[in-house]
Amino acid sequence: MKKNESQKLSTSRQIAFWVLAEIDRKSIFSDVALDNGLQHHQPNKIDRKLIAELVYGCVRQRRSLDTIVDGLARKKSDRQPRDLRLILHIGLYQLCYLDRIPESAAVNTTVELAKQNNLAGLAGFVNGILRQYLRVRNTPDDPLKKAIENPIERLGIVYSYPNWIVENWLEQIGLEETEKLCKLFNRSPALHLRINPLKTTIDTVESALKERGIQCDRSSYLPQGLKLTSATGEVKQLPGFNEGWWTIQDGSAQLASYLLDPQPDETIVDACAAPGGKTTHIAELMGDRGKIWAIDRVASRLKKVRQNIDRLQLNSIEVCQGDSRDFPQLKQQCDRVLLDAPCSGLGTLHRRADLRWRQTPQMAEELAILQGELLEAAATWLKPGGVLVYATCTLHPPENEGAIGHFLDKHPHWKIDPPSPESLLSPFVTPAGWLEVWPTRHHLDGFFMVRLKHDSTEDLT
Ligand SMILES: C[S@@+](CC[C@H](N)C(=O)[O-])C[C@H]1O[C@@H](n2cnc3c(N)ncnc32)[C@H](O)[C@@H]1O
Repeated sequence: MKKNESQKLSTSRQIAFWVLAEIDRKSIFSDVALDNGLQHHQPNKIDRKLIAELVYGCVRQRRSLDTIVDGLARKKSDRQPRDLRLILHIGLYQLCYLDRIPESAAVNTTVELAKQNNLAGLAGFVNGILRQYLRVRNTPDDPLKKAIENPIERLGIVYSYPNWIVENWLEQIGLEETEKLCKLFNRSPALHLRINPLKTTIDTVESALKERGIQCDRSSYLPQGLKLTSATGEVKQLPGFNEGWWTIQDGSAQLASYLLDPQPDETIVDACAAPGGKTTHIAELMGDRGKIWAIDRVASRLKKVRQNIDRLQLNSIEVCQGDSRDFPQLKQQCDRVLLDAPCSGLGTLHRRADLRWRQTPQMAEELAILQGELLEAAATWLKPGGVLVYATCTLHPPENEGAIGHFLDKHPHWKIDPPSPESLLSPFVTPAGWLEVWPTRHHLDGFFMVRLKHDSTEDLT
């Protein structure tokens, strides 16, 4: 490797190390730490890509990387000095998951990294572990290839997930599909656009993107959905951003507003609205006629709703900060309510590298309680015959069919109202009448959604 190449590679690795150390010490979100690191160090475009890959990769593959260290070193990974553990992760990640980096470059720059960060005395140890890994890689002595009988443990170690998440999927979709899902959530997701028909047409956006050399495909499910299939650069620089031609929104999130089926001149509440992806979609589907109340508990997140409303130039949305469990003034005021509930996000693990480590079964249990309380409150807001859509971006039954089942048991006049077989939603409808989106089947984020209707004018909850 030439000297300047070695300097460049070690600089990007040094920034990646700083970011990983920030995440480790301060427990901040990996995307926030990465943004801070990039802002502070201002690396060039190529280095940025490598830094992001190393940061997100090391965070995501933490369990697998620790397993390698545990298998090769005398001391377990969690008993190594913290910085050393991160440096080993950076080196092993390149050897394990990045084809385009020569092995010698990965080893040498990692050894350098140890020296640059007060671990010169352990540089020989770093060199030894990485070279030992190269010797055992893909042999029966490879710590990631050792036979593990328990499928939960095996998938958790090989694909780097906590056991409880793997176990939850195994129970729902079996071994083969769970393995596919584990692989899929370790890859970067595609970017989807939702076209705003009040401002433009899907043909216009498609042509403008292609003129810029950006490839895209029409969604197989959504009339206003485009999937970008080539590199985009900065999203705000894409044609039509300032003009409000489109919104970044995954296809499965777009489905929720179709399930709600809002009509012009209705009164709608979006009970958990920020950052406003679905609120603005609802306004577009209503031709921006009627009234939509966009409620959210978090003021800073509501700023994003306002920015989206301004950019898309919508007039029918009223933003409101508050806890949706506490709006008695909305009693029987609404034609439709969307409750896109806070959830464990297990359907979007490919979007957030650290999410799999942040969620715990206890947190998911607490979320299920909050979801139940939000459902109870939202149901009181509907006029007789009104429609309630409950949605989450998780693949975790206690927060989905569990929450709904509990609500329906308590309120026998509420029923599931499945979409008609002709609807664009029909590929996602389950025999029980709710909708499930599985990334392995539909190539969209994982989602759960259900439409509920009240079958009587008495006892509205
Ligand atoms: C899944 S996100 C909503 C995403 C949004 N619907 C969209 O499509 O852009 C859940 C939201 O619920 C909000 N939230 C959590 N608890 C709440 C509560 N008790 N009342 C109102 N909003 C709440 C969170 O701040 C978060 O913005």
